[in-house]
Amino acid sequence: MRTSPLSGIANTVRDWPAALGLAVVYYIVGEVTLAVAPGFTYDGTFWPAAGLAVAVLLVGGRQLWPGVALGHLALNWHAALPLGTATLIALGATLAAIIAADLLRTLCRQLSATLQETVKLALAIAFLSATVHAAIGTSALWLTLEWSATDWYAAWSVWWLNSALGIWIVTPFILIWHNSGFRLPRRHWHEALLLIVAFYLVLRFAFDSAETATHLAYVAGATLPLAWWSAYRFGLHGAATASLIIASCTAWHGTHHTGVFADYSAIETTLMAQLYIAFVTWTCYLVALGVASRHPRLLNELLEPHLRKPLPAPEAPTSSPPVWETQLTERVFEANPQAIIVTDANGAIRRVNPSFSRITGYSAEEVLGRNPAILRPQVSDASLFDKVWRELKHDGCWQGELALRRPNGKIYPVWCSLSVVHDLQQRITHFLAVFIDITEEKLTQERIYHLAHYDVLTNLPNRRLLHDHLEQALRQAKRQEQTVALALLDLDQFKIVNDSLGHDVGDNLLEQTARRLTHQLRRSDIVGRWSGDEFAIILPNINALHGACRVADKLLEALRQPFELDGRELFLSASIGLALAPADGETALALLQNADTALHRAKGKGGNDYAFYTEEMNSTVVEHLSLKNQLHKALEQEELVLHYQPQIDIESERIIGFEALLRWQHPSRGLIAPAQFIPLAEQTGQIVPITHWVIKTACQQHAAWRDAGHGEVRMAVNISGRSFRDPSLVEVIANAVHAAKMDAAYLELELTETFLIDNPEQTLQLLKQLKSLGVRIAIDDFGIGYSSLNYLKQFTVDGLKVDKIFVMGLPHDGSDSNIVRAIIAMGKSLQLRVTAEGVETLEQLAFLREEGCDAFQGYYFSRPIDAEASTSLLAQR
Ligand SMILES: Nc1nc2c(ncn2[C@@H]2O[C@@H]3COP(=O)(O)O[C@H]4[C@@H](O)[C@H](n5cnc6c(=O)[nH]c(N)nc65)O[C@@H]4COP(=O)(O)O[C@H]3[C@H]2O)c(=O)[nH]1
Repeated sequence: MRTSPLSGIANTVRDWPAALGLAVVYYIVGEVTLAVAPGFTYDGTFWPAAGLAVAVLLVGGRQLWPGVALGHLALNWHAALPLGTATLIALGATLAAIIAADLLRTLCRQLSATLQETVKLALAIAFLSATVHAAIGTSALWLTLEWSATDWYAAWSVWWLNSALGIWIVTPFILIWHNSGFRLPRRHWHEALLLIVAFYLVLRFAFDSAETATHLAYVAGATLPLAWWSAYRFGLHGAATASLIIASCTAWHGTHHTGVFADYSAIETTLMAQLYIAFVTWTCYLVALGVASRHPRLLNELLEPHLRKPLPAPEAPTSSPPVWETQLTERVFEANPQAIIVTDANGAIRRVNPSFSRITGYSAEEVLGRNPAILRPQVSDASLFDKVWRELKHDGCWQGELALRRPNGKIYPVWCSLSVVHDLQQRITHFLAVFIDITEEKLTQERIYHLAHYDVLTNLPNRRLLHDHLEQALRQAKRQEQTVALALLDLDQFKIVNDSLGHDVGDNLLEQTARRLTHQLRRSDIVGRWSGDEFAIILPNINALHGACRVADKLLEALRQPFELDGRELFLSASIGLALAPADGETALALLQNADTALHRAKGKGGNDYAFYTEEMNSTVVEHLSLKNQLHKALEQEELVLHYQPQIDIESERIIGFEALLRWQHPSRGLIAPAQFIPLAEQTGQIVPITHWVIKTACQQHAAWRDAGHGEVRMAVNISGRSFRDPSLVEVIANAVHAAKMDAAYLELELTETFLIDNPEQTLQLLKQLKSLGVRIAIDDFGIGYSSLNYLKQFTVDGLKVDKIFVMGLPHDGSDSNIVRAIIAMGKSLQLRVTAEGVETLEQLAFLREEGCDAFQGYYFSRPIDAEASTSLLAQR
């Protein structure tokens, strides 16, 4: 791309009025300065026109240089310098101004300097420019005035400082005020006015007196604080203005030999005044920068637009693009649904399209000339923006998500593409930002995430999210060596509620449960819906067993409170299984399995309780599982056997009967006690055929005793709850009694009291049928259930068996003694035969005898024995 001669001429013609204006202003400023400090030699303190020239070339462009040359030529002409000298000095001043403006602009842009670097650079450039100015100017005078080398050097050093101070004081003054539209950034006019008055009084006082030594202290003591105050309160504006006021005043008095610097020679006065000005200016800017560094944007906005102004394009396109192409580009820009920002190389916004205003809420007028930083939220991730800026400079483009802020303060997400535009010399000319508002997309994403990770009914984390949370909690616990507890909570009677009151009520119950659980937990705890009526609770950083117990207690208590469902009150309970990490497992899977095992244990205890997982418990469960699998073959393979425990009449001490007790003769594990497999058989339903086998075998054994001459002993058989509901039970008993040709009166069925009262109507019916067969009924484990006298009367039972847990405490435990005493008395009053189980000592027997118990069984007399041993025992008696 090259500049066409015509456009070059057009530019020059267009800039001439501005250049002439500059020449006039330059001339006036120069004349005023010369009037104040006549002559260029030792009297000049600082040369404001140098600073004016640099500032104007920076703001208006280098092409205005003829204004500097003309202005200075006019000054020299008026000073009656020879034309050659005048021209040389004017050219020196112009060259110095061009060098300073170009260097400031170019170096700052290329180095992308920080503010501190920019200030240092500006300082160096001011001295360099002053060197050129002073060198050419003093050399021209030296030739004309025939100075000695010493004179020339003295003139050079004053001129050099004079010009540098001019740039140093006046250039920032103009840039700062010009950029803020010659308005104070803060509306503190009263304070500004006060400052000006204070300045006037202090400066008059300091400079108008002849007592130099004393007033030097006043000058320093009064002007400096005033200058720093204005820099502190008004930032760069204050620093620039205070520097100019003090510099002008010092210059005036210096050249008129009044005030603090009056008592010295001309050169001394000038140098002292210059050093004083340099000191004041430097400290003022230090104060202003210190304040402004807390507001970096203020600085960027004030200084950078000028210092980093792009160079005019060196080459323009040889030919303009066709009109249709320009129109098309314009149309694409205007109609684009994405927001587009075009900034210049300094980051000042040059163009935006209509979509920009629609998306950001800012009109084009509000943002033109400003930095896109105004779109950023007040509190934004500075490191992200730094990263974006670095990548953009390195790769030339960047793409990603950013958060922006509307004028009303609302923050919104955008998807943004940034790119850098270069010219042929690879210099940055523009930045381009294209973005769209992705608020809707983000909301949709969040909705999808919510659906995938939260339970629709309770709005709690679902199984998937819980799993993630658990893994995260375990990782964190491992790092910080903490304990995590996992609780699985299951509602005890939920199925009944659901089946009887309907699914809507069930859903309502689950929602209320979710709310109650959430209210009981800390924010760091996580509760989620694991499955139907099961909730999982993750307690990160729990105080091991103690903390977990407290939480479990709280949760159970919360669920024990009545639920308001469909206008009625409902009482509910829950069971909780707890597993702790790392003790009970270090992975999510292991912990979940173990909490589930613990939950089953809690349920097994009858619900409304919690249980912990332990290794011991785990192995018990595993063993149960394997036994469960083998149990169904036990009957077929004739591995079940009956042992018999004698029952003794307390008075006569004779054997009056036997209790048939089941054992499993396991091929590898040996003899297994009923407590280990009967609950499993109940769960699987295998208890029904097992009970049939027990009844048949017990009756056959009774026939064997009878045949051996001991037919008058009773045979007691345990009937489990499940078997009691077996519709074929009566028939099976009748057949067994019949097959053994046994008198049914010798058969006694032991039923536990809890299932008798579960369904009293049905129980009554069944008991009647059994009684009609002639068998006897005894209530087993009496005392631990809820039998009432009323039931006992109705059920027409024949006997009670006192549970061994009460017998164990006899005779010393007061409460056990009282219970046993009461059971015996009750049995007597209802004319029931009372048998005590688990008698192990003579003392227990003596107590029972004393209280009038009818019979007993227990290790004191005999452990359960096999069939053969029982027959021998009977024979011995
Ligand atoms: N510590 C102690 N224990 C004593 C003493 N005297 C007897 N025992 C034990 O107490 C249990 C008495 O049986 P149970 O209360 O009906 O309790 C029985 C019964 O509920 C159930 N069971 C046993 N056989 C059958 C059966 O054929 N069918 C059903 N449904 N349940 C059975 O298993 C339970 C346990 O039976 P076993 O292990 O045989 O345990 C028996 C017996 O061995 C003593 O002095 N001290």
